[in-house]
Amino acid sequence: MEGFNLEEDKLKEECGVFGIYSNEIDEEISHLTYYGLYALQHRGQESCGISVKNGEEIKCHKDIGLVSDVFSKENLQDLKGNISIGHVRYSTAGGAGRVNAQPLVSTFKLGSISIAHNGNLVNADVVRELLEETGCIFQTSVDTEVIINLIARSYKKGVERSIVDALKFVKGSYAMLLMAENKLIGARDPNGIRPLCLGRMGEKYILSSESCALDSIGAEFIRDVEPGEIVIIDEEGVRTIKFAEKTGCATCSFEYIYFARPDSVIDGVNVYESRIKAGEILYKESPVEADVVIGVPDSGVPAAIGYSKASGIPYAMGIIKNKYIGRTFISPTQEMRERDVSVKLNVLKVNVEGKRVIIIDDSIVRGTTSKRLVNILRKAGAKEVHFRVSSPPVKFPCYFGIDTPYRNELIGAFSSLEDVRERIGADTLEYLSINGLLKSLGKDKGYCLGCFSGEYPVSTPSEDFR
Ligand SMILES: O=P(O)(O)OC[C@H]1O[C@H](OP(=O)(O)OP(=O)(O)O)[C@H](O)[C@@H]1O
Ligand SMILES: NC(=O)CC[C@H](N)C(=O)O
Ligand code: SF4
Ligand SMILES: [Mg+2]
Repeated sequence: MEGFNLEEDKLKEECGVFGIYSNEIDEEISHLTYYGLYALQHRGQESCGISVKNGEEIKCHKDIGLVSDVFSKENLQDLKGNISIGHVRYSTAGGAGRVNAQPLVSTFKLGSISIAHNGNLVNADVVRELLEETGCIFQTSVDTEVIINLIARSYKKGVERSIVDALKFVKGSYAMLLMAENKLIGARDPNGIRPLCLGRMGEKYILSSESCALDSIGAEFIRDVEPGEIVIIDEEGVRTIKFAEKTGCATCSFEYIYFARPDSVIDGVNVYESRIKAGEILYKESPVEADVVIGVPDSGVPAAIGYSKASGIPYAMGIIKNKYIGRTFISPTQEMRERDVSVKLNVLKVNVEGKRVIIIDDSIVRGTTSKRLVNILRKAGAKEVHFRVSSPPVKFPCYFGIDTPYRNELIGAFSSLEDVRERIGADTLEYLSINGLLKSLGKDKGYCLGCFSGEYPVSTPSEDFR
């Protein structure tokens, strides 16, 4: 396997996809996609786009920025058709430019095609090099573009077979939407690492990264797309192709811990409930005497409620989050992350002053958030600060689309529990165990735990230490 360098790391992001199929040209379709993307904004905030198919023509509007910035009434009205796909994108430092915004649109022998992808293809560079050697031209530096080229080069008849053919060559994670011919097509990688679900709204079918986006437009949830499944939606209805022989399901456990919205249900597991359970189990594993339990908003709050419920120690709001600021864990530089955290979180002094405080967050990645929070809690007069984390220590990078960085940036990678405790300045520090995490998800297998255990569902590029 090839070495892996930092430049390539810049392509590993998390994104959200949302698509609609209607039998008829529908005025509403781009607006509904816009609302769907709005509900998925937490999955990526760098760029976004919508493409709409009207017969042979595909119109696309995409740009750098949030959904609310990129789209206006006018440009949505201009996107008329019967199929749409939309994308919200996040990247680390590089590759975030307009040119790499999705959906990608191309023309090939079967007509026009558009693709939107959440995930990361671990062999994209190798496949790209091979394609380039045989004369393929690439317009972007996104891994996703290799799929379009593989589809275009396939000798198989029709777009469905070409997609099956193309997917044989790529490895990694993908929840992806395509539109070609008169079809909306969704594909989920053989391990189902990234989520994708199917919904319905009257006669329209919808594919979405998360079920919360179905709720946001008043659609009903039908089911999750299965690992290794391609869903084809056209005038005949919904069909399915299983393109991969049975491989173990390995849904990303970090989706439940942090990434997904709490009002989503992924592969039958309610994200909010799994966070509450993680908090309850965390108490059973690591109890401590204290006066109050507080949660780090947003994603640490349900686990704090669970910890409080299990321990009987009252829950209070101890940290206030500025509503108008995005996620810091996914900010591109450490300097930006530190600045964001200070603007973002403040202590509610009245609830912590003179008290022994248990503070719960869903994860510690670089340690930026936890260190600052312990510091401001002490400044606000907390007598003791006990940090509890509702996931195991993040020790390894993710190769499948979440920005857990290289190991020397991960505070938990090489340090002992005691070292981390000292660095963040807490009186005590405990994490949820891997077993506890699995218990909170209700099954002892079926999840990727790569960033905690270093064991990944797909072979990964060899690590390059900085
Ligand atoms: O150890 P760190 O590198 O600071 O990263 C961990 C923090 O980042 C995430 O929060 P984030 O602020 O991104 O989003 P949230 O508001 O949804 O919790 C996560 O929930 C932790 O709080
Ligand atoms: N990482 C994501 O989920 C986005 C898809 C793709 N890897 C991109 O770079 O745009
Ligand atoms: S390595 Fe971690 S973040 Fe990446 S897919 Fe696996 S569980 Fe999710
Ligand atoms: Mg957080």
